Amino acid sequence: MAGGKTKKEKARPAGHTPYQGGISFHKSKGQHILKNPLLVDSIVQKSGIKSTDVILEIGPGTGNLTKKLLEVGKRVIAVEIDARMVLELQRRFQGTPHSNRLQVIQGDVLKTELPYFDICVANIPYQISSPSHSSY
Ligand SMILES: C[S@@+](CC[C@H](N)C(=O)[O-])C[C@H]1O[C@@H](n2cnc3c(N)ncnc32)[C@H](O)[C@@H]1O
Repeated sequence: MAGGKTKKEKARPAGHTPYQGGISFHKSKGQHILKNPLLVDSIVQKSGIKSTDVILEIGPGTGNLTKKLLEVGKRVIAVEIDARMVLELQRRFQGTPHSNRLQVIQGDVLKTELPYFDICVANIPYQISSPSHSSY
């Protein structure tokens, strides 16, 4: 079935392939990436971010929301606990026009000294509690 969609594939606007970076996600640890670009747009729109805002993003994952935040805000500080995601984020944005406005911090947001920010955005269903017992 050349070029056809399988039953499991969902329709997506052209040019909007979610970035997964070949990483396997620990769903038991709340790692679900935003795949729907309309949902990403809606979150960003409802958050009321201004072009002058420094944004703190908690748990950027592979950066699907980060990309949009960089488009609308002044700077993004992304705090991510999983080293694999941090590496993927750095790979993804390195050499892009956004790279000098993105600061990636690896660590547990609850234990990290945070720089100044204007607004905080997070897509973390339940894993925000300090996962000292987990294998991050
Ligand atoms: C639901 S995923 C969201 C990924 C991305 N924001 C998106 O919407 O596609 C949650 C992310 O938060 C990270 N995370 C979980 N607990 C955290 C913590 N305490 N501090 C920082 N990051 C955390 C996970 O590793 C994961 O990448």
